[in-house]
Amino acid sequence: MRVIRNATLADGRVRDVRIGDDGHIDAVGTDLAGETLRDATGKRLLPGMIDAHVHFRQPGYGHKETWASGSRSAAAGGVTTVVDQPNTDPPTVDGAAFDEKATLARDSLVDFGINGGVTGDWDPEALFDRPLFALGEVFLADSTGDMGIDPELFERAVRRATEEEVVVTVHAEDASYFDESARERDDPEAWSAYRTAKAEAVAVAQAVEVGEDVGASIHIAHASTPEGIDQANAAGATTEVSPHHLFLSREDQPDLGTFGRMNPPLRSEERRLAVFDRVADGTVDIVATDHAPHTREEKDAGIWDAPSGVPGVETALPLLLAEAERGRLSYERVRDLTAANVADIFSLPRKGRIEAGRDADLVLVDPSAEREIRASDLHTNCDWTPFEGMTGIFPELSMVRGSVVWESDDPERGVGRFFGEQGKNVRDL
Ligand SMILES: NC(=O)N[C@@H](CC(=O)O)C(=O)O
Ligand SMILES: [Zn+2]
Ligand SMILES: [Zn+2]
Repeated sequence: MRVIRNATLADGRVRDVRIGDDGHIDAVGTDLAGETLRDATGKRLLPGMIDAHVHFRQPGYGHKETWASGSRSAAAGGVTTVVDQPNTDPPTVDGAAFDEKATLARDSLVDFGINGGVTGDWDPEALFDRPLFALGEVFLADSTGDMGIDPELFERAVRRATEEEVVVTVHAEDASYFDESARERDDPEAWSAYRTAKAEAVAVAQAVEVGEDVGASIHIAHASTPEGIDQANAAGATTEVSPHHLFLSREDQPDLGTFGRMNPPLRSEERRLAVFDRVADGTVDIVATDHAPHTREEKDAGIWDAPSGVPGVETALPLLLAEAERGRLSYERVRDLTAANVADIFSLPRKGRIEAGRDADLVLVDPSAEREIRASDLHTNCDWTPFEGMTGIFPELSMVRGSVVWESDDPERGVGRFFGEQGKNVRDL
């Protein structure tokens, strides 16, 4: 059995981690017998990030991203499990669409979950007959793919999912609270002025009220305001924040233009700081990337015409680790936000922690190897990033169920190699 020696875990303990031939963590201890895979002295070892919110764009939009390219980007960013959203073409709202996506997901280098979706033509019988990860994002307003549904269908879907004991993840914006007067503007902040913070707060309140009535597990996707987070938290719903709402604000819009357009939109610097505080103090449950690639050509349009969404799967953990190195987040908080809490919320008992018996989904980082984020170094098909020029701590090595899937030979440039078996559907493990 192979041993990663002398690694510093998220809680500061220095331990050997022995990996069983079956891909599980065999033991965490000191002076463990076994063949040394890595001497990890001075390095941090974390559970692989479980990214509960990605758009890998297949079927239907393979020109933006594919399961192969998106999952390589994930592996190089320390993400060892991804969860794909239903706004593909066809949308993942029936059995055939799920099966089509499950076939395409065989290209994934990392483990994955496939969410079911809801539209007027959804087929819950067939959908809940598949190994769904969760139901969602259920769109309370249109976003990419125009899958917005009305409150009556939302309640029916929440009831159905709850019968199946499936978590419902919600895209919480209420279009009746968008500021239509912003349509006269065409400056970069027009999109943030249009999709108001109030629209999020109202939609969160609606979603968690249905959740409480039904006794559902409601998870608020990409929460972007302190108001929305606090409302969800007060109602016992779980919350997710995306890196762009943690590290970017309306103040970056003049530089980003449409490359900073996403739903929900960037918020004020004041709200960004308030959201960051809630991530740091544990009010927010998880960080997920909402990796939503669009091509440069598609984004080269006016603020009202460009598609919404930004990539993030490869840069999320590096950005968070740089904050931990600066002491603004604890390493334990990063572990909980990106792995342990995700495993708890979505019932993944084999993943999310470095403990004997769990999958050996591991990420090894050298805390001193912080470097600049450059789109040219990233492995997604999306050839731009809104985080260009910021800095992050990228993984030296990522492992999925004991198989090394990524090794960075050159930490400076992120040049490395991908290996390993294909990822598996976590609901089939
Ligand atoms: N977030 C976005 O702005 N876009 C996402 C869809 C979504 O998460 O709403 C996409 O798939 O492009
Ligand atoms: Zn969304
Ligand atoms: Zn999304």
